[in-house]
Amino acid sequence: MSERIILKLGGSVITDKGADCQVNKAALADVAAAIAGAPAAQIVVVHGAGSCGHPEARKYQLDRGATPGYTEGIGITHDAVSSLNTEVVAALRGAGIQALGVHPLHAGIADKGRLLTFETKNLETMLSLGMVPVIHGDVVMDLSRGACIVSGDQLVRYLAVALKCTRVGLATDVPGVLDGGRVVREITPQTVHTLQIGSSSHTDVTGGMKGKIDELLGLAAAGTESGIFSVSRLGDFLARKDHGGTTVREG
Ligand SMILES: Nc1ncnc2c1ncn2[C@@H]1O[C@H](COP(=O)(O)OP(=O)(O)OP(=O)(O)O)[C@@H](O)[C@H]1O
Ligand SMILES: C=C(C)CCOP(=O)(O)O
Repeated sequence: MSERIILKLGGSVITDKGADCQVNKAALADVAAAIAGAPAAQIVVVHGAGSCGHPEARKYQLDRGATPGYTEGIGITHDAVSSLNTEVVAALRGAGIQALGVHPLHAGIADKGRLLTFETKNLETMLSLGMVPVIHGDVVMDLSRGACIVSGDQLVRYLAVALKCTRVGLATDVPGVLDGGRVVREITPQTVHTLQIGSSSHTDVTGGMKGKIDELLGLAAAGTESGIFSVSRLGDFLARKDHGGTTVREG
């Protein structure tokens, strides 16, 4: 089987996180061109919500769940991030990639904010056909809380294991995890506590960089290392070159 890669596109890259659901089409076109020009591989794309979902999730407090009578935000938030998913899929198709949007609201079920199950047989079949599934952080129904927000980063952790991905990369708006302005080249469970890792500088209900590192350390404990790098280095990551960013590993 060819290499199987999971690539997360940060919401801060593909939207203007300071605005109301503003898609960064120029960034999406660059990402699509980089994927189209990459060496042959099976690729799963996961993307964040950025300004198309986080403001809605915050407004309706979906990080606290949902109760009867207070469910309006579920559809509104899902629709916002789904509209972004449509744009991502369109950009990839515009570069000749057979991309297909897959919505976690329909494929997954969570409990206390964590995914319990997520259907992957459909994803396996898409990959075997040479297609690129495009999945996103989403609202997911939650057995304890009614609903919750499952971040793209949580999906990366779950899917990288379930789909036995050989490489995992997160393209962001920063060159990697920074400490005193410099990129930290490696993070392990032993070193993470020495770093100042914050949330996002914009509205983000899923923990920003801190949430990302927590998920990736969980993935490393399951045996898969991952990279966080600037989207400008996406071509290097896909070509297996040094991406100049941070590697999260078990140590
Ligand atoms: N130590 C740090 N190093 C780098 N970035 C940091 C650090 N601490 C906090 N951040 C913030 O984390 C942001 C990246 O996290 P964010 O959740 O916004 O990324 P994203 O994955 O693009 O978004 P989304 O969750 O919408 O997909 C950076 O833009 C920066 O503001
Ligand atoms: C806010 C929603 C709908 C999903 C959040 O996913 P993330 O942007 O990857 O954290």
